[in-house]
Amino acid sequence: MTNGNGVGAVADEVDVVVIGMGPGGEDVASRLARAGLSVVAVESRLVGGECPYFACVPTKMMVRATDALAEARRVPQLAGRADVRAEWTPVADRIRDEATTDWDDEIAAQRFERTGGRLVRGFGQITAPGEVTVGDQVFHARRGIVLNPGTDPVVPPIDGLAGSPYWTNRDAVPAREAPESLLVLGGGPVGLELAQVFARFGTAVTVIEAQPRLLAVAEPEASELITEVLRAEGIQVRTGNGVERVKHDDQFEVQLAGGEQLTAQQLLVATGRRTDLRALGVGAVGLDEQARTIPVDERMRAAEGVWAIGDVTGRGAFTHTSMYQARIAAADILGQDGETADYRAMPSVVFTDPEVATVGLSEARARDAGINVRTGITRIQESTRGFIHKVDNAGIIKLVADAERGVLVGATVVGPYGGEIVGALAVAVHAEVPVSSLRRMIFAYPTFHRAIESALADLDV
Ligand SMILES: Cc1cc2nc3c(=O)[nH]c(=O)nc-3n(C[C@H](O)[C@H](O)[C@H](O)COP(=O)(O)OP(=O)(O)OC[C@H]3O[C@@H](n4cnc5c(N)ncnc54)[C@H](O)[C@@H]3O)c2cc1C
Ligand SMILES: NC(=O)c1ccc[n+]([C@@H]2O[C@H](COP(=O)([O-])OP(=O)(O)OC[C@H]3O[C@@H](n4cnc5c(N)ncnc54)[C@H](O)[C@@H]3O)[C@@H](O)[C@H]2O)c1
Repeated sequence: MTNGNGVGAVADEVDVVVIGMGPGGEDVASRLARAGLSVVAVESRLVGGECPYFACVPTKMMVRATDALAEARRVPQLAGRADVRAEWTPVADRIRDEATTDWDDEIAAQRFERTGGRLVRGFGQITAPGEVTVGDQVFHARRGIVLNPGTDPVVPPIDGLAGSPYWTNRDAVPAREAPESLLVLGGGPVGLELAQVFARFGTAVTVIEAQPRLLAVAEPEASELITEVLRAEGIQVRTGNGVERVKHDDQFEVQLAGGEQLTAQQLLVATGRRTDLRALGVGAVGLDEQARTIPVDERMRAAEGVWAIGDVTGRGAFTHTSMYQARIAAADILGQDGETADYRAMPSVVFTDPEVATVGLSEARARDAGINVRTGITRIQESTRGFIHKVDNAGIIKLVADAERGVLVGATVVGPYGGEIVGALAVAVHAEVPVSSLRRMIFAYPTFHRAIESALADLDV
């Protein structure tokens, strides 16, 4: 038998091949295997994907450590004295031992294999409709192929950057020491979370963002607030600035477009993510290899016999998106009359301190969608709980409503526990709870989420 690459090999007949074992890939492969299908899951790096080894879990362990430091440093303003000396080693040890078991995926691999699925290590490529090739092995998928390839860090084509020993998240997470100084290229979620983490461990940090503001897709009020907080902590911020040139001898030298020169021991590239669709072979099933994402319908179907889930679908590069889509794709493959995707109440949390949490549409995106928009905003520090909290109580709650339908279509919470507070608003957006009904709710006193009541009062709906 010859596969689409012209390589002679005997093909294995299976029901489903899953390419990429990120959070969604592992979930869909396990669901299908448990349902009795013969499933081959192909993984070229680590079973579990980016999230447990280089992203969500270890970076939130870093954040947990920095939150402890930050709270201890607030003691003098609230409760006496605390002598705090930050040490990176416990954080690095915890990430190595507890989060990643030294970047070993054996536990995850066994967890999957216990479902009855077969794990194949290597890089999977679609070589013909219904056919996946991994090295010299060929698989024919009777029911379909699921793509969950995730993303790799984008390294911009800046003169001098390629070949220099820059970091991406995959280098920052395993770091055994916090650098003395760090230039962070990109003021998105990756850049800001790691900028604040290292700054709180004593690293001199500068964030360079090409767009006019940090977290460029967030509400402008949220960008402004987080920029103020980071600056107050001593983090340098340069916005609206491209990088012309990078040089590395014993340290990094970065030349900004405006002429400013910055130096640091280390440089972190956090300028977005991409997937190499050509290497994945999507052209073999009629998909655009040059595209940034794989468009899918509401059941995650990308082409005849092909489903795609996770970051590659471009519907929110979050673990919760990947796992949500996995459930829907699995039901569709199993022929169950399952749910269809509904992203109206997609939440996200940037785990800076204060957290920047959002659900649904921003004001700008709601206007672009032609919605008759009303907004309401309140400041957390003006709430009773903000007053009690006193130190580092900066925050906002901003609501975006559809005036015609009288419901919220989006919300942003910046503040302590912002990611938890936004949960209440996610329910409101998801269930389309009328604003009039939200106004009749009882909000516990004196919680942070009680400030939602003030934001509702500011809303002209
Ligand atoms: C620093 C950082 C922090 C983050 N923090 C959060 C957070 O707090 N919360 C959150 O929700 N999200 C967070 N994210 C995003 C989150 O990591 C991703 O959305 C999540 O991992 C889901 O990705 P995925 O399922 O698309 O695939 P991934 O997790 O990227 O996994 C894809 C897998 O496919 C494999 N693969 C790719 N191509 C092939 C191939 N051809 N053959 C075989 N295997 C292949 C890869 O090796 C990889 O293991 C963070 C991201 C970063 C970078
Ligand atoms: N807590 C979370 O949920 C979390 C945390 C981290 C990452 N993520 C996910 O991972 C994805 C990737 O995050 P990210 O921060 O790498 O990407 P991003 O695309 O969100 O942000 C990258 C930023 O870099 C800027 N940039 C691009 N090129 C630049 C250049 N040459 N110089 C200066 N700035 C430049 C962009 O303008 C942008 O603001 C996000 O979309 C997010 O969904 C989620």
